[in-house]
Amino acid sequence: MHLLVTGANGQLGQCLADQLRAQAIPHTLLTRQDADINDTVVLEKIIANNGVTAIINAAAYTAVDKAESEPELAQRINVDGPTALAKLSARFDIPLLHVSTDYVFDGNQQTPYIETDATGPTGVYGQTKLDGELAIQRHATKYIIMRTAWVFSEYGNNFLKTMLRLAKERDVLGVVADQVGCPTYAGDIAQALISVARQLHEREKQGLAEARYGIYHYAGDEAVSWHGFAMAIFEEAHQRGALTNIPVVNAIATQYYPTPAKRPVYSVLSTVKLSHDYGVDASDWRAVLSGVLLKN
Ligand SMILES: NC(=O)C1=CN([C@@H]2O[C@H](COP(=O)(O)OP(=O)(O)OC[C@H]3O[C@@H](n4cnc5c(N)ncnc54)[C@H](OP(=O)(O)O)[C@@H]3O)[C@@H](O)[C@H]2O)C=CC1
Ligand SMILES: Cc1cn([C@H]2C[C@H](O)[C@@H](COP(=O)(O)OP(=O)(O)O[C@H]3O[C@@H](C)C(=O)[C@@H](O)[C@H]3O)O2)c(=O)[nH]c1=O
Repeated sequence: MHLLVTGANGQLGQCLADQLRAQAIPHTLLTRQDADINDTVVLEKIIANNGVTAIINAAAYTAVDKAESEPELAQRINVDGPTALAKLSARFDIPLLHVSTDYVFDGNQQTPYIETDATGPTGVYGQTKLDGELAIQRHATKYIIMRTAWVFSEYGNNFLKTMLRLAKERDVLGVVADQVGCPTYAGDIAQALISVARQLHEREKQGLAEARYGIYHYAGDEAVSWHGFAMAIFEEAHQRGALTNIPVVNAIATQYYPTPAKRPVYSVLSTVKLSHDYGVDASDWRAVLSGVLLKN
């Protein structure tokens, strides 16, 4: 097995790199500087020269609000890039493991979303991620589209880091309490992707033609509002001595925190299918919080 990871400088990419090294799995890491995911010619050479057996695409345009004013760039990275990778996956007959988002849903449901539920993105980011999913389904046959949500880690930019920064700058914060989802640790997503890649590889070697490809949901095991997530972060940070004073965190309605992009009100993902097909359990995000805070 030799895994090619794109987006290696992102928060998921760095967690993948850590775990591939720790598990001594042969791999090639590509940052945007190494190779743009749209650069088919360069990627073709890398795949052939390294004997790549699967691609994990952790590259993406993830600036939800900025996407509203940069739709072309978001389209290039979230749709054209995955299209190019899907075509390479088909040409080399190797699986493509791609990561997508809970923001493909409109949020009008009141029970956890399963993989076959109707999509309906509320903003440009979600729309481009959905279009990327559709392009992969059109151009590749051996694909895993892993939708995840509310990703946090010790790396990059994420809600946890924003909250810790704001807590140092202000005594009072307002955080929306009427948007509900599942925080997910990027290290757990990395582990889930590697486990799926490994199982696909084994099944392929054994000639099991019905390898389980398709869309899968992977997210945290407990749903909360952004306000609830902020409180969990502050309480854990305070307990670990990483934060002296917990700010006052007012629970506010979405209308009092206006943003360029509309976000789904409810985007809880059911992880039952992944657990059934691959034996991968949901991310126990509360359990890993303290470890992540200690690395900050
Ligand atoms: N963050 C979240 O809360 C969530 C993320 N997801 C999905 O998970 C995946 C990983 O997200 P995350 O790790 O947070 O994302 P990041 O924004 O942290 O990382 C994305 C990486 O992609 C790289 N990249 C951007 N454009 C290109 C390109 N054209 N060619 C090659 N590389 C490129 C970026 O490079 P550079 O560093 O140079 O900018 C960056 O390192 C994405 O598919 C995202 O949509 C899903 C749900 C929630
Ligand atoms: C900073 C801040 C945000 N908020 C709100 C705004 C928004 O509704 C919510 C989350 O804010 P953020 O902008 O940090 O998170 P956002 O960029 O919307 O996070 C999303 O990123 C993409 C990539 C995904 O795929 C999603 O799953 C999700 O994780 O919290 C407050 O209410 N108060 C605050 O002080």
